[in-house]
Amino acid sequence: MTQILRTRPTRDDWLAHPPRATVRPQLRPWLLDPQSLTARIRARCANFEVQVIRQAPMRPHPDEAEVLGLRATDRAWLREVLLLADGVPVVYARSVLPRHNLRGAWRLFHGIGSRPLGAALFSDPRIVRQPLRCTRLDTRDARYHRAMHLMSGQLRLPASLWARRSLFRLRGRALLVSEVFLPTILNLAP
Ligand SMILES: C=C(O[C@@H]1C=C(C(=O)O)C=C[C@H]1O)C(=O)O
Repeated sequence: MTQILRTRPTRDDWLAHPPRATVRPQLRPWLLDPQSLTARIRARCANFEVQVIRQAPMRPHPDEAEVLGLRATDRAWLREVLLLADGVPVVYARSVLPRHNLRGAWRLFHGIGSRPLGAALFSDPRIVRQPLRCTRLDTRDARYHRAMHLMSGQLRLPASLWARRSLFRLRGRALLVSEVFLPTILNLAP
């Protein structure tokens, strides 16, 4: 019998609060801080960089499509980046924008280049961040494998990585930003 692997995580695996038992105390502030992650990292290193891995129309992961109200076959604009603190990758981030939202002020998404998306998101008072959710990604999730691929030869990853995500809304149009914390984030002050 073909075992159908459940796509991990589903919407209900993204938690409002990281469980105390399984999240290292030093990681909790990173998972919970509702302010800009860019600003938080910048305050803890001398040189912050955004390394753009990919920015292209792609089919989102099923749980991303679900939270964006997209059909499984819909394509959206995907931006994948690594956030580097003093040259060391500390976060793998994915931002997904439904193509029909790529109008009006979300046009910023197109031309942002290697400038941090967060700088634009947190400077526009019209953009509202919805509550953060977090989950633990493991080998059952493609995003874990993507992070492993991006870090291959640079960094050995643990069996699971904590990630957080939230929607940013502008005039009702949503952008989904997900941030996967690499173990190197713990080298920065909490
Ligand atoms: C949402 C933010 O933007 C950060 C920068 C990103 C980018 O440049 O693509 C993506 C995710 C974030 O970690 C933030 O700074 O909080």
